[in-house]
Amino acid sequence: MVCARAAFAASARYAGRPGSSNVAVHSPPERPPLVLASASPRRRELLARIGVTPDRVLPVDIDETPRKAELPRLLAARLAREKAEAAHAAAPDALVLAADTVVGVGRRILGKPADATEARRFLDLLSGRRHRVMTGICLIRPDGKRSERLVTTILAFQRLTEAQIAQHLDSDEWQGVAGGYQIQKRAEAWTRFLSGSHSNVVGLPLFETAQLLRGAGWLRP
Ligand SMILES: Cc1cn([C@H]2C[C@H](O)[C@@H](COP(=O)(O)OP(=O)(O)OP(=O)(O)O)O2)c(=O)[nH]c1=O
Repeated sequence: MVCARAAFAASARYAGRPGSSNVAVHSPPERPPLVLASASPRRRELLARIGVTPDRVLPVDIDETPRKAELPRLLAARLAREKAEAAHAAAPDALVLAADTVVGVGRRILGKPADATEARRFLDLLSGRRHRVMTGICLIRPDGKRSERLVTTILAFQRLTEAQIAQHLDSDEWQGVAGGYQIQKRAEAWTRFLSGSHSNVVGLPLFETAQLLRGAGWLRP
C-alpha cells in the first residue's frame, strides 16, 4: 500500500495536465521526454558524459541581441529562459532544457563573433586579461514550472602572441562560439587560471544541470 501510494505520488508530479488524472496506480512513474532546446553539439556531448541522452533535440531560433546596457549574466539568464520558453511552446508535454553561454569582460559582452575581424577584436580584449564565462540554464516542466541557474567561471588567458592569434583565426575554432574561442581546443593552452566549472565554459555546467534534472525527477538521486 505504501509502495502504491509512492508510485502514485511520483506519477502525479506530471499529472497536472488535462486527461492525465486517471494514471494507473500500479504503473511505474512516467518520465516526460527530455527535449534539449539547442543546436550546440557541445551541449549534447556534455550531457552524454553524465549519461543523459535527450529524447529530442529541438534547436530554437531567438533574437540573441543584448538589450541596451544589459549585463552579461542577465543576458545569459534571459536567453536561456527565452530558448526554453520557445521550445516549451513547441513541445508542451516535454521536460525542456535550454542554455546560453556568454563571455563577459567587465560590463562588455562577447557573444559569437560575426566574422574574423570581430574574433580578432575579442582575442585582443581577452589577451592577458581576466574574464568571466556565464551560462544560464533553464528547465521547464510540462506544467510550466521553471527552474533556473546562472553559473560563472573566471578565467585568465596568458598574453597572446601575434602568431597565436593568427593561427587561431586561420582555424575554424573561433566560429559559432561565445568569445571566439573554445576552452576545449587550443584556448586550453592559453589558460593560466580557471576558477569554477570547466563544463560551464564549454556551454553546460554539468553539476548544476544534473541538480536541475534530479529536482525535476528526471534523473534518479
Ligand atoms: C567560451 C566557449 C563557448 N563555447 C560555445 C558554447 C555554446 O555552444 C556557444 C555559445 O553560444 P550559445 O548561443 O550559448 O549556444 P549555441 O548558439 O551554440 O547553441 P544553442 O543556442 O542552439 O543552444 O559557445 C565553447 O564551445 N567553448 C568555449 O570555450
